[in-house]
Amino acid sequence: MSTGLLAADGIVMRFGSRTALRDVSFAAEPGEIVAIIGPNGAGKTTLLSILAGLFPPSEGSVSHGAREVGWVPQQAAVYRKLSVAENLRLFARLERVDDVEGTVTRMLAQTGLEERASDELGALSGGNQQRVNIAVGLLSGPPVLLLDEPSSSLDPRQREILWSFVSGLAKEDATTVVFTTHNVGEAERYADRVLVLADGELLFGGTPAEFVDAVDGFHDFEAAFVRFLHERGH
Ligand SMILES: Nc1ncnc2c1ncn2[C@@H]1O[C@H](COP(=O)(O)OP(=O)(O)OP(=O)(O)O)[C@@H](O)[C@H]1O
Repeated sequence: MSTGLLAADGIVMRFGSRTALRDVSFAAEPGEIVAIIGPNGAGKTTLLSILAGLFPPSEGSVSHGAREVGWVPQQAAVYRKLSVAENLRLFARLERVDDVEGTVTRMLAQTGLEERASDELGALSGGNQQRVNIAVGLLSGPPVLLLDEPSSSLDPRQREILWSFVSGLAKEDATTVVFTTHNVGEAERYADRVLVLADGELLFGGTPAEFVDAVDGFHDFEAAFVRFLHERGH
């Protein structure tokens, strides 16, 4: 199996006459958590979708095949009327994992949802539902996990729980995690590296501290982010 080392090289994406990504390259180490931030329409979801192998880029390449990444879309495909375990079992079969029951048991333990296994998914809190969505993304044991705005519908406490779970995956299993967010504070707090995209262009890639250093006179990450984009005409 390949490692969590993830690389994108010279990604260009065109939709008709519109260019959604312009020559985007970056690499992430195993176990690194990477946040993609940027204004609406920047190309965040498009980049994540290409990393997930949902469609090929117009130009450029990514290091992983679709079967080596776990994908957690904004609108998860789970079934609210099925139980937690039934959802996991269904997706494990669809993913054709070798040992369905063993995998379901392992995912319930990993997500801390053993006691909720028989509960209808729709009865769970937003945070726990999001854990199930992530568990589905992790069923095949991928070295890379991609999350599209994973916390957008969660309250602050549920967010904390989600991020402690995701951080654990990165630290303990060396899973490389890439997520998009509009919550730049979350990027600062939980990401080892941030990628700033605007109008399809990668304007910055580095640690949150390096980002703040790159914007003169701003020590607050969110203020630096707004200033950084403003200076570049976004
Ligand atoms: N399937 C598509 N067909 C045509 N244009 C598309 C398609 N998908 C995305 N685009 C365009 O590509 C650009 C980038 O869109 P994308 O959804 O990746 O941005 P985003 O940064 O995720 O935005 P948001 O923060 O609003 O979710 C936008 O101009 C969008 O309209």
